Amino acid sequence: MIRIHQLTKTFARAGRTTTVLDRLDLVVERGEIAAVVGASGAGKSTLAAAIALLERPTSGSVEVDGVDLTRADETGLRDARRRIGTVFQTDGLFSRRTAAQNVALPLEYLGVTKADKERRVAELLDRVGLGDRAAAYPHELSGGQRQRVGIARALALRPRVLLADEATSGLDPDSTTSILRLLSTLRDELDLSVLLITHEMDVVRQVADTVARLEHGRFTESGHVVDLLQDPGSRLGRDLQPPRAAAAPATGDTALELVYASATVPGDWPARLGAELGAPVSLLAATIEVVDGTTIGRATIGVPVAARSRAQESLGRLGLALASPSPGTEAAAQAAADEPATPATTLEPVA
Ligand SMILES: Nc1ncnc2c1ncn2[C@@H]1O[C@H](COP(=O)(O)OP(=O)(O)OP(=O)(O)O)[C@@H](O)[C@H]1O
Repeated sequence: MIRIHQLTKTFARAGRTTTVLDRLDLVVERGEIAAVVGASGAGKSTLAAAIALLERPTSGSVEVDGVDLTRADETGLRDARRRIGTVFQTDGLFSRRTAAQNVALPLEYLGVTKADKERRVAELLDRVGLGDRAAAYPHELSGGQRQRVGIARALALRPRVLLADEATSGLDPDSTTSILRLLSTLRDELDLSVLLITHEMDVVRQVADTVARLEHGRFTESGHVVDLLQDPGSRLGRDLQPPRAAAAPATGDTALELVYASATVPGDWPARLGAELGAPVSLLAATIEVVDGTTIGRATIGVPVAARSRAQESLGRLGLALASPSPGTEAAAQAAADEPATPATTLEPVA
């Protein structure tokens, strides 16, 4: 388990102190994949560096299985670092070393015997699916394969925590999916705590159990990914969804943005909603997918303006809820145009 407690990092520049990480608290349980998301400049790299003990925090602690790594002195730092395996965006492999030699590097620092080293390297490369590429040099491997070598190297010293900082940025979608599957398998097999630092919301939906949003050095929203996706009032839940442009509602219709607020939304809900309202319901946009075994969805529908006030109750019965429309979407513009006295963002979610 990794526990970050009141982690703070300030930088002094030109006589001014800037607080980049501001009293952050985060717990990643064993066997959990947690993600930290944030816009550029939010402090993600600084957080990764503080957790990987590459930067000393100004205050606060980073504990792995109850041991505060930030209290290690210079000599204890190498031992402390062993508890956290790190994978960064740039794979950081040595170009003149083969995959096997790269994975062996941390073991060489540790001075393990040649036989033990060879056995462990073979086992690690097998684990990441590269048992047959041990002799390949980095330039002979794809980006995804190089990241796999990086992951194998990160696991060499049997860390309890794996920190992946933008580890899939720059990879194509297939390689990203396969790296995420690998991380998920490693989490299961090795009971690791995995912390993903990323700006890719797809990555979070695909693999993370929990997510926290870092903004200006503070965590502003956090929770279980599925809970956030089902929460019609959650800004992070909305941002985790793929962006989609809705078709314009027909004349006389109003656009409503809906969230699957429960796991039991019937597949034929548009027809059922239409029957309940006694009015046609047109689907203007929808994304429906399964996240962690739960069907998650967001949709924009068009209903006659006269049916709008009746819709909320029917939606609730179907396990759906009205969401705050994303600013700038056609749905938002339409909703604002329909009801100028009631800003769309104040729509009450159905309990
Ligand atoms: N060594 C430093 N000295 C002064 N300021 C720094 C230092 N390192 C980072 N910062 C500042 O801290 C803030 C957060 O930077 P950081 O690189 O952690 O953000 P980020 O979320 O990783 O952004 P990106 O996604 O663009 O990499 C920025 O305003 C940056 O200028």
